[in-house]
Amino acid sequence: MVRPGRPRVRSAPVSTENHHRDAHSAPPALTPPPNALPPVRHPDAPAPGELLGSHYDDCFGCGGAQAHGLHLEARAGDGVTITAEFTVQAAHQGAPGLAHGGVLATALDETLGSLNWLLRVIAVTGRLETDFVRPVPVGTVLFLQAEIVAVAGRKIYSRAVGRIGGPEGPVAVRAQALFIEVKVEHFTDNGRPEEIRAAMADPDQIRRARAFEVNP
Ligand SMILES: CCCCCCCC(=O)SCCNC(=O)CCNC(=O)[C@H](O)C(C)(C)COP(=O)(O)OP(=O)(O)OC[C@H]1O[C@@H](n2cnc3c(N)ncnc32)[C@H](O)[C@@H]1OP(=O)(O)O
Repeated sequence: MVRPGRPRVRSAPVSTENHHRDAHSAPPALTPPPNALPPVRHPDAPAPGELLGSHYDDCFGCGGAQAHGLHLEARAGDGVTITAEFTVQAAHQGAPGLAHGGVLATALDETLGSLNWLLRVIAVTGRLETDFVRPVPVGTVLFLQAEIVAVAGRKIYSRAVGRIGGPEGPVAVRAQALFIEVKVEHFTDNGRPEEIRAAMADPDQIRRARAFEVNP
């Protein structure tokens, strides 16, 4: 039945331009400029294989205090790379029994964000482009791998994939991102005062610094 007063919309032809992009080509905003440099691992970065641990207990991506958070565990890799694991819980569903795409994008964002700790640079996500390649059922472990591709001034170019069925399994999601270096004032000037005050009052110096991902 057609409801009265409800216009019937015909869909316009959709450009297929992006559909055939291969995994390693990036759209213009995510392509490092010619003056970009390879990333440099900070000498005090966690050793390859070391768990990074949560940077902030209330972080939805990695914090232990978020009951329905992702509790993502990231580990430093060689060079400027990270591996991470996240188990999809019932609270993360979009369709019955399947992970919500936004939650998967969050897992990619968190993993990519962790990379900046290896540079010891504070940075926030400016742009995140995600390809959803395969559905991810509840109960699945998503095995993530991320790397920084290049750095140009404050701009950090990175990419990540998430595999299912094992660390070498088929790719379910992938992303390309641009993180922008910021000063700690980005958080202290913009965050809600209650949480900023609580984070700044933490007597543990390392935890206080890592809440804002600042060099301790
Ligand atoms: C372990 C930690 C895990 C954490 C994982 C989670 C990470 C996150 O989700 S962070 C939260 C989400 N992100 C945010 O809230 C950021 C909100 N955005 C902002 O605050 C600002 O737009 C910000 C800081 C990104 C950029 O603003 P500003 O500092 O004024 O920089 P601006 O001068 O506009 O841009 C700097 C450069 O980046 C480029 N740029 C900025 N945003 C974008 C974008 N979205 N796309 C492409 N390029 C961009 C600009 O073109 C500019 O390039 P150039 O230097 O070549 O001219």
